[in-house]
Amino acid sequence: MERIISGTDMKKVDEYTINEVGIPSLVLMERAAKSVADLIEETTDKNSEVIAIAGTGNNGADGVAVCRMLYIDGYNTCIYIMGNIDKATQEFKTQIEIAQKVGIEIKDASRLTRDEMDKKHVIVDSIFGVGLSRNVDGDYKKLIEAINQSKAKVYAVDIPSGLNADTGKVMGVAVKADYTVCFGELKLGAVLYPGADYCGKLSFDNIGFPDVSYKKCETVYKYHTSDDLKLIPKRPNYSNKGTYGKLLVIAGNKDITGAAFLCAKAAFRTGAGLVRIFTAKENREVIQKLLPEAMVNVYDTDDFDKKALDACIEWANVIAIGPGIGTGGIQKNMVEAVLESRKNTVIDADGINVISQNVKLKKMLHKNVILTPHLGEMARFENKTIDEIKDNLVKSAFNINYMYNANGILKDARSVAVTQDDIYINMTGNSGMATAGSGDVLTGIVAGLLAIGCNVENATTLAPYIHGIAGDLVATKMPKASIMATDIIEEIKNIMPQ
Ligand SMILES: NC(=O)C1=CN([C@@H]2O[C@H](COP(=O)(O)OP(=O)(O)OC[C@H]3O[C@@H](n4cnc5c(N)ncnc54)[C@H](O)[C@@H]3O)[C@@H](O)[C@H]2O)[C@@H](O)CC1
Ligand SMILES: Nc1ncnc2c1ncn2[C@@H]1O[C@H](COP(=O)(O)OP(=O)(O)O)[C@@H](O)[C@H]1O
Ligand SMILES: [K+]
Repeated sequence: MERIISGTDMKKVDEYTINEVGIPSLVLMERAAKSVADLIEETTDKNSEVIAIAGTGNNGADGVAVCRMLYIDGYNTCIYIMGNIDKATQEFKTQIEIAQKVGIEIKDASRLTRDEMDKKHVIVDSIFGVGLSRNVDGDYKKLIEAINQSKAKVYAVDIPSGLNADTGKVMGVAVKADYTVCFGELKLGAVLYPGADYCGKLSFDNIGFPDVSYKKCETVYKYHTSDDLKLIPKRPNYSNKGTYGKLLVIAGNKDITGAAFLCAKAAFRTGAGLVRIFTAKENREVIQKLLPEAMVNVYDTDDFDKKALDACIEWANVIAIGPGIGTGGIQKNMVEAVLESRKNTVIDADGINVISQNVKLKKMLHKNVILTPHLGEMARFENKTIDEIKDNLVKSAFNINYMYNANGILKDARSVAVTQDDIYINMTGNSGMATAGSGDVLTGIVAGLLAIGCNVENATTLAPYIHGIAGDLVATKMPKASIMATDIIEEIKNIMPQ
């Protein structure tokens, strides 16, 4: 697990470290600059001409220090200052004095032309960091546009200039970097879209902030790394299929067959011991052919037998409900019966749509429920527009827990998983996963994790991580355009622990 911090919180970490812990600002800066200088040395040859384009805040001070380090190591460097040096931070003035004494040429960035930039190989973007406080316009805007048109390789210091470090929004215009090194932790604004698209290869360097400095943060976001796969429960030798859960998948209706199959198969590949599918009678034959491992119970849409459903719910210890079920009266009764059971439950797609239309069902949500809406479903659930959800991705996901005491995975290019303890941002996956049925596979993974004994919190945060790695593994074998949901399922077996 690693942390992700908003720009606003990172400023608090900075302040606490400098003022309370007592690590001097220039010491942190030296390490920050060193990590960018090292990256440039690793990824360019020594004949490269490097320029730092520096604002007059501490981000600019970092950039000046990067240039000085490269100069000392034999690079041909030059510093271009953007802004009024009289209003510069003390650290910036200090870094400029040092650079001057070392012998580096210092120029005015407002005169820097595209032609001149093209002659350079590397641009160190240090115009704005987490201190960006308003939209970028005027000469700053022109400068950033010129950087984006130039042929030079761009290294962003802390965050590409112009990105909102809290939200990932582009504040008018933003630098398109080839590399970004965040200081402390990954910045939320570098991880969320559209910001993520501006960062190029993204990395972070702690630069010496102690853990104690993070206690002032309002929210510490997290993301999973491969180490966290150890949270998946081990399979004891002395076990049988009952040990790995009795999963009831309520999916599909008389017009939709695939959803139940995809969800159930993904759950099997994740390790579920027993899977029973409850679906419309029209689906029985095809599901039995596609997935003979699953048990199948069916209902008649025109003559719904609630007792059969109740028996299935009684049998199960984990339930996944929603993919392709439809949103009529029968479906409302199904969701209600499932919620009444208070068992570990994943609710997706139409299951969420049914709840969105029904205040009583919303009130029945509980702490063992994991909702997995995509943006459209979340918009209906919160009675907002998709744009409103997109603009407040993290907050919308957070509301699933805050308002309804449930867990949630708000699915997007960066899915946000929320439990009562944590907010995880998923860093795996790719655009090839934007394909029909991909969400049904995720539902199956969540349910499978619950079935094998993951607690609700770990299932909520690990499922999008595993789903994304599966998608990334598929992408190593075929173009993203060709990826189908069934391909994603087949990679789950390459991720699960032996
Ligand atoms: N000692 C520290 O405090 C450390 C700071 N660090 C660096 O410092 C950065 C933060 O420094 P600052 O807080 O000085 O802020 P920045 O350097 O990010 O930017 C602030 C400056 O930009 C101006 N500004 C903001 N929005 C503008 C706009 N739209 N148009 C024109 N000017 C605008 C402000 O008036 C101010 O002069 C971090 O991102 C990081 O790179 C790191 O070196 C780590 C240690
Ligand atoms: N650009 C992307 N990058 C990473 N993951 C993506 C991207 N687009 C979609 N996904 C993932 O694919 C899944 C799509 O789910 P969903 O929209 O419910 O599909 P469906 O309803 O067709 O099953 C989600 O888990 C989402 O996070
Ligand atoms: K920057």
